[in-house]
Amino acid sequence: MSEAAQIRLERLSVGYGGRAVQRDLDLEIRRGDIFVIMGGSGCGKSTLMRAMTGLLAPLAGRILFDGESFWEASPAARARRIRRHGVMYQGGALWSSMTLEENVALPLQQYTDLGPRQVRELVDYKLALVGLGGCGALYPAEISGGMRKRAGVARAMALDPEVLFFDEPSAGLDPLSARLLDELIVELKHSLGATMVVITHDLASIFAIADEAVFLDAERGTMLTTGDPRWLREHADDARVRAFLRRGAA
Ligand SMILES: Nc1ncnc2c1ncn2[C@@H]1O[C@H](COP(=O)(O)OP(=O)(O)OP(=O)(O)O)[C@@H](O)[C@H]1O
Repeated sequence: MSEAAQIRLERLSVGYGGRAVQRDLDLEIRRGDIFVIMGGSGCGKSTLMRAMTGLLAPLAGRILFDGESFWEASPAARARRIRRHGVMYQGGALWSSMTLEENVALPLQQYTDLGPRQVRELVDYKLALVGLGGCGALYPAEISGGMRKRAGVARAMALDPEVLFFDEPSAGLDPLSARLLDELIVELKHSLGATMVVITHDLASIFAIADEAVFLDAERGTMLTTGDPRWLREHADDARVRAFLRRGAA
């Protein structure tokens, strides 16, 4: 594993009931990078993310975080590792019966010994970081989809994660809100230094945020290439990757 890599997939196969959706995935994700998992509908992006976040055991191969095998570790060690990660699910996945403040406080109350005042201060700080300062008392139903996603990001960041996973962050957002969320993701990369793994097939997002990306192909059931998507758009060996990255272009 090279020095700068924080995450590594080795001959990884993921799928359901013994049937692989994606196989033979080999790649490295550098510390502090925004790494995008891209590919058409149904190619297995979410399935790969489930394996990386601890929800679905791989069929074969390994996922290494800082050189440690995630799925070969004991369940207790895996749970400790999961606590060092944050996940923003589609739609933000907030509890609708709780205010934004209560939603963001939840992981802090669950996993730390901080007192109510410290929790409150951290929650205010995280909400301010995502541009929702002063909105803590609102309920998810009272805010826009873009704001809900931002609150989801604040909650995912509550425990100062080393790795942040985003599942289709721009899904369901109007283009302006989607671009604002992209900007937030890039800002957080610079301010937090966290490594970010983002699933998206939104081209504008891919070009705005990705340092590096992998293209998963549904037909072949494996990755076709990795690299900087701007470079891949022009130079990828595989025509499918170039076509995917040039969709809609004249
Ligand atoms: N729980 C499951 N059990 C069995 N098959 C599943 C399950 N979830 C997804 N699949 C199948 O696995 C394949 C990959 O699905 P996945 O959701 O990972 O793709 P995706 O790239 O994230 O798609 P999209 O961009 O449409 O969200 C699909 O053929 C899907 O039908």
